[in-house]
Amino acid sequence: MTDSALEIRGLRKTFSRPAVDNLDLTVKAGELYALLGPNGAGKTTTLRMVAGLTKADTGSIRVFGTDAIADPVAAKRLIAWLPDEPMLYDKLTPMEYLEFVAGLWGVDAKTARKRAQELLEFLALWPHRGERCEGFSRGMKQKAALAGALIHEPKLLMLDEPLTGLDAAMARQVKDLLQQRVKAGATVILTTHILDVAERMSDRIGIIQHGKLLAEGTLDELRTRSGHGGATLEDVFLDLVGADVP
Ligand SMILES: Nc1ncnc2c1ncn2[C@@H]1O[C@H](COP(=O)(O)OP(=O)(O)OP(=O)(O)O)[C@@H](O)[C@H]1O
Repeated sequence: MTDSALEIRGLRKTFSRPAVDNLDLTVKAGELYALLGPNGAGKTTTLRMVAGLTKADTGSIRVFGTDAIADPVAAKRLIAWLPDEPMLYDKLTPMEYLEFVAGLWGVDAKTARKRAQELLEFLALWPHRGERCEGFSRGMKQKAALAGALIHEPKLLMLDEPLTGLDAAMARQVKDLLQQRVKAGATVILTTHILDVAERMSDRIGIIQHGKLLAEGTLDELRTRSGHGGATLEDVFLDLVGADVP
């Protein structure tokens, strides 16, 4: 048994220069972890390696104890990955899309329909269940893609900037859904540049810069570390990453 949802050790990925540089990161099971960092810090590359979409140069990745590099298929069954610009099959309705994705994961049709209805209701897409996604707004497409990522009930949800571009009502629906999943026992890792979101939603925060973990902990721990007693996360973040802020 392991109480870690994700354990990354010595992870490296170099493109023309190092994007992820000997990164160690542990996310506990059942927590909502916000991964922060300036543009180009290596957040997306890290999560793409966990999701098996980018090959690591060296290092190890364990998802609930499963070696994600040696056995990516087993790890992927435990993971949902929602990129910042998710792909949808536009010609399908959200209901058809969710049933299709559920089928890929081997979820039986009855369970798939039930889960699809719950997700679409939660995200206020149920009235649009019979409309093709091609006519959806960007935010509606993002929510449909999120529902698709959750249909196989993954234990670890990784979301790249899931709230960017959403209006207040849609952002609230997505935040509520993520918090509901955490309450139900899932683990959530999200990247965001919206520091208020990280401050309000996350159990712990990791700040990466130049592919390395710069600081990690609860907001209070980060405040202590940066020497700012009553500071906001923005103060702490700006202090830690210094001039590298976009
Ligand atoms: N496929 C790729 N080919 C070449 N370089 C890449 C590739 N993917 C990422 N990089 C580079 O790796 C570094 C880390 O990028 P990454 O997208 O992981 O950062 P990020 O922290 O997610 O940034 P942002 O907040 O802007 O999304 C950047 O310098 C980026 O240009």
